[in-house]
Amino acid sequence: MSDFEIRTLDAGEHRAASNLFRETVHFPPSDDAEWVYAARYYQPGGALGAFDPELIGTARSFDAELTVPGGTRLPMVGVTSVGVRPDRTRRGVLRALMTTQLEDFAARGVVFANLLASEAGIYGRFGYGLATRSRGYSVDRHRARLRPDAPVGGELELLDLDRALEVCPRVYDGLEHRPGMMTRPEVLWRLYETQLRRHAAPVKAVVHHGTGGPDGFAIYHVEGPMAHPWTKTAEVADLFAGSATAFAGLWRFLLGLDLVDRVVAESRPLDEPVELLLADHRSGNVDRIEDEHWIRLVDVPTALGGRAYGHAEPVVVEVTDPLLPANSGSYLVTPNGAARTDRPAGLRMDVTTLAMAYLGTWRPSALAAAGRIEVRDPAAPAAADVLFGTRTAAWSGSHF
Ligand SMILES: CC(=O)SCCNC(=O)CCNC(=O)[C@H](O)C(C)(C)COP(=O)(O)OP(=O)(O)OC[C@H]1O[C@@H](n2cnc3c(N)ncnc32)[C@H](O)[C@@H]1OP(=O)(O)O
Repeated sequence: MSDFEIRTLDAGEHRAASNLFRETVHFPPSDDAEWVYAARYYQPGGALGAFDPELIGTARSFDAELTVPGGTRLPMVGVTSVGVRPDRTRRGVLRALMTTQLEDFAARGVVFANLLASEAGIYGRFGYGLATRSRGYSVDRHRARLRPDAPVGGELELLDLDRALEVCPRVYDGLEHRPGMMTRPEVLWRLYETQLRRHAAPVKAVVHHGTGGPDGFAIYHVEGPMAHPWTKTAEVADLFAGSATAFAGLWRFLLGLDLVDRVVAESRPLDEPVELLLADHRSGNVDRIEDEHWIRLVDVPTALGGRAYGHAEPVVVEVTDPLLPANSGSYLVTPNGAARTDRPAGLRMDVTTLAMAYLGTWRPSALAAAGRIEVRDPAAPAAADVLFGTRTAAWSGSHF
């Protein structure tokens, strides 16, 4: 390791850290107008810097809660804005930042760390496993018609961006969260505000009001020329629905926007049934399937003990975690919960692989077939598939 020091940044250093991170991902620095919003995206005390003595690397985190299978919300941190100056890479700066973060998270009682990875090869070595996936979906608006039996009801209200930033966070907080969804702290909404204000086209929100009050919203903007041939695309930045009526109502609204050819919704849940609403399901298309959140089980006993499980024979899972060795050991996973055990293991895996199975995204039998889980008991993979399986696909929908 070279000579450098890692320490927490004070607020006066956040802009330099932001500029450094943006340089590492080949973005220009924020201008003064954008920094007014972007500065508020830094949680006080949540940014680290590496110095040699200049600032050469940075990583940031903010506090939130993650919904696990069964609906419990447990403490998590979102890890973001990780970058090392291009002339100081591959000398251990990221490793030092990651290690410092993880030790701090463990000491603070954080259960999960989540991130979105710029490259798939970076974070597995630090115990982060790909735990949610998403799909990009688009609909040809001219061809699309909702089926006559698509749910109808409620009222829609159109908001401009300022009002949306007041209303949508409250609606989001009131919705039931599927596994993988996180609470959205103020700092995260500030990030979205920064991103949404960059669009030249007006950003709008439509809120669905059901019988019990607001139960869904979509935030969107329409991009395309203001002249012939008016080829315009509605890009959906956010869409959450707490009922079938809200879901159908929001899509009915989007597909009814005049002068729009395509409605594009990126990073949607894999099991979101948009095509089932359409009379001709080929008017919609899955454009891509992508990585979404990588999660790190910082506190394995609390994470395993905090989620619900399916009904199958119990399985003993042995976990190895070289970076946070307190997590290493065997856990008895049953339909009623999970706890440490000294019984012999049926499955052995590292903490990265456990993260991939934890929210139900990857079946243990598939991970075993790929060589990522060592099988000691031949009956264990099938039982673990049921224990770790979830009714809905894990998905976050919150990106940072
Ligand atoms: C959550 C987010 O913010 S995602 C954004 C991440 N940032 C970027 O992609 C910006 C551009 N890249 C960078 O800034 C840097 O190259 C980083 C942050 C990815 C890596 O920083 P470095 O200081 O070079 O990493 P460091 O030297 O500590 O390497 C640690 C390990 O990761 C490996 N590694 C580093 N970068 C990569 C990579 N891009 N792909 C695969 N492996 C990598 C190293 O080989 C090393 O492996 P080892 O432990 O087996 O020896």
